[in-house]
Amino acid sequence: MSFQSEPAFSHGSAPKIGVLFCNLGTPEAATAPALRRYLAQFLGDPRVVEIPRLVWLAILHGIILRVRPAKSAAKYASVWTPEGSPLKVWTEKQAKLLQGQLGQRGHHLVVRYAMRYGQPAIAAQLDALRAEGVTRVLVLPAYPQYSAATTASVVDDVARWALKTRHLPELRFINRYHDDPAYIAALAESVRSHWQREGRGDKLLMSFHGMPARTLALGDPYHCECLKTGRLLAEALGLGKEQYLVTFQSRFGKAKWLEPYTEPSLIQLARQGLKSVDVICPGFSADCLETLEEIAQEAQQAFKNAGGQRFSYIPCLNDSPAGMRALAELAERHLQGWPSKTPSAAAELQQQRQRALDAGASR
Ligand SMILES: C=CC1=C(C)c2cc3[nH]c(cc4nc(cc5[nH]c(cc1n2)c(C)c5CCC(=O)O)C(CCC(=O)O)=C4C)c(C)c3C=C
Ligand SMILES: [Fe+2]
Ligand SMILES: [Fe+2]
Repeated sequence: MSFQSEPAFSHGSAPKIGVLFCNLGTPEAATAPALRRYLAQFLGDPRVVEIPRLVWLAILHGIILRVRPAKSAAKYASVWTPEGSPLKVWTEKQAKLLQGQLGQRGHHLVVRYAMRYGQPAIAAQLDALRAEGVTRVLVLPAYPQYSAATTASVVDDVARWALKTRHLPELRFINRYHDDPAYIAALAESVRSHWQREGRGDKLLMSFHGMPARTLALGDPYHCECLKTGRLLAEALGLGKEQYLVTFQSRFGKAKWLEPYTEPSLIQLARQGLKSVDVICPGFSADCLETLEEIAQEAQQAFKNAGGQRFSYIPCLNDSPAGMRALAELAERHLQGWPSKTPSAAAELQQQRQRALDAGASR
């Protein structure tokens, strides 16, 4: 046995920090085989479908994975870009911009992105960070609202990697930022600038991804956090109760999901005489199948078929400066106590603080 070679990361120098930005994941191609692989992993996660394991695996492999991949592939094809799936394109871009934003704030760290399902996998990115000498990792899920199906599943995956790893980095997890002032301000700014460009509808519909209704009874905070985001966004925009509505989309399976459902609500509103609606999906940090196809295409069509005249979809925060600022501020807050500022930036900060103190003292 030799003790000569350097271990995977050094022990002597200052701890190197990594930020792992984790999103849901998306198929590699808009084809039935790619969808089958993706859906098998996603829907096989016990955090996502919480029914007895053997029963569910029989239904999943016996029925769903025979029918759904082709249907979903056709939907993905309608939003696919030359660079690939929108979710992947945005997530990759967001990680690059986050690296830039944190760098500008003087932080010396590495930002990588990972997907809970598909590629690049969380374990592979954690290995890559370790290989780069990272000894402290901040896990930042792309989900503002906590749910067991999304946020906790990211934690599960990191924990699975940790079980197989000898020399662990220090780990921190961000659980939620549904009421973070910078996130709410970014959403409000996005709505206001959309209104300025496209005109303003008679109602603002805020559509969040759904969950089975029983997860609320089981104690999942997701529903409450969506409602709070909705209320705070409405307050920031000065909207009264009649001027906005929070709904839940993407129902999957026959069970009751969180209500009110997005598309039936739009149909009902159109039948009641609503002509013009703006729709935003505040729970998605990036546009993806669920926003571009299900909302901007399908729900729009349903609203218009029911008598609605104008349906204006407000894009997700994506790479917007305000959205990226919110993520950078969030990361920065959770990095406290992990010195990541370069010496010059730290000195500059110290000088700024001193100047502020001096200014205060001379007043
Ligand atoms: C933002 C939060 C999300 C929650 C909560 C969530 C729960 C959840 N989803 C399914 C089933 C499907 N979701 C699918 C796509 C999808 N879901 C989210 C986010 C949440 N899901 C995103 C961002 C996406 C889009 C991915 C992309 O590639 O663009 C799909 C796949 C598409 C399809 O075949 O319809 C399924 C299936 C369940 C069962 C669930 C339960 C809690
Ligand atoms: Fe989903
Ligand atoms: Fe959907």
